[in-house]
Amino acid sequence: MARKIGSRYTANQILGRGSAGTVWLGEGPDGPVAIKLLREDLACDQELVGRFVQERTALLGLEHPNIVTVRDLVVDGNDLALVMDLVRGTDLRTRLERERRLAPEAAVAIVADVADALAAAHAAGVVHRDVKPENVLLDMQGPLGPGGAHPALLTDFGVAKLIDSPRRTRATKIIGTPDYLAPEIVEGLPPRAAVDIYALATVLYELLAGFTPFGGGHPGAVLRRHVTETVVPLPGIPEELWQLLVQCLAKAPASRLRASELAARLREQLPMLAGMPPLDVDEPDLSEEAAEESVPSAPQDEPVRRRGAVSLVPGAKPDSNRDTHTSMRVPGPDELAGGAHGTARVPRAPGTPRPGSARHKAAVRRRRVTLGVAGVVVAAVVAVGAWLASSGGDEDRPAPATHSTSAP
Ligand SMILES: Nc1ncnc2c1ncn2[C@@H]1O[C@H](COP(=O)(O)OP(=O)(O)OP(=O)(O)O)[C@@H](O)[C@H]1O
Repeated sequence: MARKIGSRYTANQILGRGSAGTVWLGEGPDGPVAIKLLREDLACDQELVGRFVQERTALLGLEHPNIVTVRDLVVDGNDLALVMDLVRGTDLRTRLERERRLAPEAAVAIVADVADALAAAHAAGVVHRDVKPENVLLDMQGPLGPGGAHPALLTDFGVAKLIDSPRRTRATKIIGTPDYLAPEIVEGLPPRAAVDIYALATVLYELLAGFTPFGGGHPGAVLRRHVTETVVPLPGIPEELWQLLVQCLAKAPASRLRASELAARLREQLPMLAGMPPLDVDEPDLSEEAAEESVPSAPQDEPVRRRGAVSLVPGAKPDSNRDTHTSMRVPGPDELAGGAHGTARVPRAPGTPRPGSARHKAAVRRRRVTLGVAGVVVAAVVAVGAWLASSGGDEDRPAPATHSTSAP
């Protein structure tokens, strides 16, 4: 099972898989490492290998306690690998799937760590471009912070940029994960630091709510919502925290906070969030129309998925079962203008069942029975009224129509 990577590293055991490759637990001259071995078709791409080498200095230069440091880049035959610090723990997606929603204190502490990581990267001129829970690792061996949160480290720096070569994506294509894409990317502008802030605010919303503000349904619909819809408030969220989220989810990149300011403002709020339970927000209604809605020219062969995503690179099949990236055409202005009705998901009131669920079907059946009984009562009242009117002898008044409303 073990395999040599270059002359200095051995990959021993698979830790996980993503759309760009497989991450291995490995051994290097200085001890254990994580080795991200890029997919063979990427490794065979000469242009990508060139960029890989070009990006070397920027990638290797990023050192910060909240960044998973890239120690080495290996180009060896058909192998293209990033050698990283090994983080013993889990990723934030796994934690979120397990807990569904995080207590605000823990969520804010984790996001503040990631904001610190972004502040360091942005200061070095590096934009991450793919901030999402999958790329935040929680170091279970690190000290416990506010809300019992372990230190959070941002990983996968530069990978989106490496793969986003002009030939692979062309000027009109978008690379990224639909739920976290800033509106200016959807509109075809070059990604600057503010796209990371938007993505991180989306992650914070997701940690608090259990769902992203504009996700759900076809990737085309998700992209359009980023541009046209406003974020729906979360019930019970402290006002100051909400204002921070709204500011960082602003459509105009210049209105968003910078990473260092975001980290500081989040940390200021930690004391007042101490002990607060997770927000009581239920999964939002996602009508079938919204789920089926699509930007008209989006690729027809892409299936509609709960978390809109296709592979990072056209033709690639991620071997992880998580949906991650999309690569699709930048929608035109007409498509972005969208229909008359918004599709942003409104959080359901706590206790309201999700459409299609067993609870929802039972509620529909109960409503039908209630309506049926009500229909019979209405019919009886109308009939009695008609009888009274006709027997009342008022000759000038037309006899009331006697129709009954029956339940469906
Ligand atoms: N430095 C690391 N130390 C320990 N585990 C890691 C490290 N980097 C990645 N992993 C684990 O390897 C798995 C795959 O990571 P990878 O970055 O390839 O995929 P991803 O981010 O989930 O998806 P994608 O590449 O499609 O964005 C993840 O589950 C992650 O927890």
